[in-house]
Amino acid sequence: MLTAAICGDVFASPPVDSILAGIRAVTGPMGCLLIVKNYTGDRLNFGLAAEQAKSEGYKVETVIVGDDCALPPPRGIAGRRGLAGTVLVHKVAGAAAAAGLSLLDVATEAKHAADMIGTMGVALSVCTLPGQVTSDRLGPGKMELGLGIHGEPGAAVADLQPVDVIVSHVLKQILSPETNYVPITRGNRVVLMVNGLGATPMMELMIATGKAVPKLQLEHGLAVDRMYTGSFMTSLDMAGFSITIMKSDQAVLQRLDAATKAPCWPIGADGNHPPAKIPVPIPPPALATKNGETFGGPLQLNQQGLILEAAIEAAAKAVINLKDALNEWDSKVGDGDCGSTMFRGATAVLEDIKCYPLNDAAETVNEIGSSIRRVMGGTSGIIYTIFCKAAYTKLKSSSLDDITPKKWAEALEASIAAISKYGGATAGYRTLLDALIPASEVLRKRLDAGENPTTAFIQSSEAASAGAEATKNMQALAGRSSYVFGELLAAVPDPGAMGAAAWYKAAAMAVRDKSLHT
Ligand SMILES: Nc1ncnc2c1ncn2[C@@H]1O[C@H](COP(=O)(O)OP(=O)(O)OP(=O)(O)O)[C@@H](O)[C@H]1O
Repeated sequence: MLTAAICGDVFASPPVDSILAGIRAVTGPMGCLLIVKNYTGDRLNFGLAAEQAKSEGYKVETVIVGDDCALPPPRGIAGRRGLAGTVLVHKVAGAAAAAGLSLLDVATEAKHAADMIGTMGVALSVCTLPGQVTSDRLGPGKMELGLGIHGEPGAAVADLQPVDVIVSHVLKQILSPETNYVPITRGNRVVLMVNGLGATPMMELMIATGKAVPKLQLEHGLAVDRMYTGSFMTSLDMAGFSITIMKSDQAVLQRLDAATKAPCWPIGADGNHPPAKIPVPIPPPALATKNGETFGGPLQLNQQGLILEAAIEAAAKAVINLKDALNEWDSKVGDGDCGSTMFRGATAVLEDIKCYPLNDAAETVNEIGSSIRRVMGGTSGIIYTIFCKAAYTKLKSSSLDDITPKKWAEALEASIAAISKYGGATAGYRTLLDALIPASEVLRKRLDAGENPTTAFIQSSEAASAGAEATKNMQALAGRSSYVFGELLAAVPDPGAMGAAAWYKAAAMAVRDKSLHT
């Protein structure tokens, strides 16, 4: 890649003497190629240094890079700014030089590479100049689109958007046929670089890359030959990223794949790569399939199916409504994500319910387990998956089409037993079992006493709520809370127990209301 980099003061172009010192230090008989990002100060200082060096007998060529695609075609003489795409020009030129090409040929390759590159950045924060107070130019919940790397304001300020939307916008802007900044059209091959601006973790950059690749393939019809993710050209501690697209061909790929010792060039960027293809979009798959057939749910719900549907919907909505409270409690006694985890499960259940075979309670419970297992994750995800599997097995053992209230009570007992068996917790451990166990005990007792099943369900839901509240006074013996000191747990309920009590109660109320009206 580069033999030397000439640094100026922060965000200022280096003075002529520094550049000259650099040229004198590294230039051999083959000469020296200066790769300069297009900023007026840099052009002038590097230009003068190049003239001075030539007059001293050095062979010097210069390539200016202006890859910015955020701004409309410039009105004046300043031209487009140089951004992270310059790193790809460094790589191409460095490999060409290492391959022994003449200075003129290296310069020609570098210039050609620069013409094939477009970049646009998005900033979520303003960077901090050393020794200065960070500007509050960017208000909360805002992002800057099309920034430069020297802290200058972006082309536009917008409300924060999901990464999907941002990546789509940036790609469209770079590949816009109106500005025609890069000569890339459908069917072309490209290289993608997602560049961190200084404060964005690798994981988040990878998310942006993960969004960009399929969009390039499916929406823009491009084959993505290489992708580079990392912090290649930063802007101090700025949060955000830029995306660079470069038109690629075999010659460019050969330069990009050539080995380099530059420490930040990604390991694994060289080596054998199978040729990239442009995938063809396929229609989205049917929601759920069973034995190869699409499962659309029954056309006509019977009485039990209607009640089951109402109970599931109410339970899922109760969990969704409790998301923030669950996260709040979990942030005090755990890692703060219990509400989000439960929310994911409940949202999937609500989405999938139209495909559940609601007239078959056992199969429906099994399908709920599948929805949960697919999306929820976390401790509560696996616990509810076990819950549904055990309940399904118990319900399935019934020979009757209609499941009796007693069978439901047995299914709940089986679920509790399975959770205890695999998770090791039981009553008093400060877990969701402290809601479910009292509920199950009351349900069994009331049914055995001949109580109306709906009333028994409601009474058991009150026991679930009381049990969940009582976790406020319990020491944690299971889960993440067991790492938290006793006094921090006091007065905060176990989020899992509160979540369980909430869906259980909502289901009971829905069963009561639906039974009254059908
Ligand atoms: N062994 C267990 N048995 C039954 N329930 C448990 C057990 N351990 C934890 N829980 C329940 O799980 C809830 C936390 O669920 P959550 O999905 O937030 O998991 P977590 O502990 O944050 O771990 P992670 O997010 O890493 O999976 C607790 O509030 C508790 O009710």
